[in-house]
Amino acid sequence: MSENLYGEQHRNGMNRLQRMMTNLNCGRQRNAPLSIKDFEIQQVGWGPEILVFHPGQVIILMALGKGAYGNVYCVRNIHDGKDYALKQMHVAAAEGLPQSILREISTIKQLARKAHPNILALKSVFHQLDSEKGILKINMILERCDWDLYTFLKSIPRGFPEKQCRHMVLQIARGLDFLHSHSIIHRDLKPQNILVNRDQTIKIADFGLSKEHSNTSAVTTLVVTLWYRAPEVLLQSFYSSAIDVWALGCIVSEIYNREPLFPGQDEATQLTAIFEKLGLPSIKDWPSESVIMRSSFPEFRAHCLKQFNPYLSGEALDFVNQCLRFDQRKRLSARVSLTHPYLRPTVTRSRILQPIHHNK
Ligand SMILES: Nc1ncnc2c1ncn2[C@@H]1O[C@H](COP(=O)(O)OP(=O)(O)OP(=O)(O)O)[C@@H](O)[C@H]1O
Ligand SMILES: [Mg+2]
Repeated sequence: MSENLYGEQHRNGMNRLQRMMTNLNCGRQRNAPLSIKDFEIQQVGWGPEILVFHPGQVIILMALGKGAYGNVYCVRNIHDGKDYALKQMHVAAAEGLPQSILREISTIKQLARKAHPNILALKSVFHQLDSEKGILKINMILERCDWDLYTFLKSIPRGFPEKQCRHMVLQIARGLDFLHSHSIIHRDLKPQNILVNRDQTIKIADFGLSKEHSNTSAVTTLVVTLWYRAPEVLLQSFYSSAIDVWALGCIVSEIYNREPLFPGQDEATQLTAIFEKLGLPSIKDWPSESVIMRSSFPEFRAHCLKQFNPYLSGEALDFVNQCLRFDQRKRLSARVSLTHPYLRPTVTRSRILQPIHHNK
């Protein structure tokens, strides 16, 4: 038994974490608080099987997905019989509660009060303490979706109808507009963080990197998965909610041809991957505060994106181009994107998505 696990420092750490969780939970529930005992683990779903030992029993959990701090499981509420997703994050007391977890819980709780059809709803959040192992398990009960967009795109046939593509994009744009109008930047929009249901509803998920923004934007710390990262972030310049619109442009292209538009290998090559296709931005557009010099890149010529993605329709192409303007002030805002001809015609829900067969 190490001093770290059972010493005073450890006890203090655990107490601090518990206090934080209690603060996060306060004022939330009108009914009795939920606990892990209110849920049973479902064996439906996909993903790796994980054996978990509870006192006196062994339960097989089916993971819906793997997160940075834990896993996401499919669970059933034993009272209402409904399925939910349980996102369980493990935190070592010695490390304290990571900023990303605090952000995720507080953002999603703030959003849950306002409820938007394209934002993943939080049903409950509670914690369990494993004092023996010095671990705090944070449990978020979320509405359960059928797939994430990454998995979905991998498994649908190529000729996915244009109308359904638009319907998906419209919902992502509506979700983004809702976030931005509440001063929240998602900061990690990518197919893995967009969830899809059989009834074609889309939910934006994973608020681990989300941030409240003010009008004065800050110089970036590292945000957004590489392939979807806006140039101002890569250039370590000032950023705004426009970084989510850049990611949206990349995602729309990917919906059409199932391939990432800018698959950089690392940070150094990500900007090159962008400039090779969109051309090197003008001197006038280059941010003056950027730590990377424009002269460090060759004079790349701009190409029409249709060259790299022949599946884009005319309106989709224009939409993507407007989301991928280098100068963030010239980029579409989420609000204005809703009036773009690509999304403007009322797209009605046409049919239930075809069942999808996953490769196990
Ligand atoms: N409500 C849900 N319904 C169905 N699947 C889900 C749900 N929430 C999450 N998942 C699945 O679990 C994965 C990880 O969840 P999430 O993105 O919230 O975790 P994360 O810790 O932020 O992961 P990362 O930081 O690595 O993106 C998602 O990409 C998705 O495949
Ligand atoms: Mg994620």
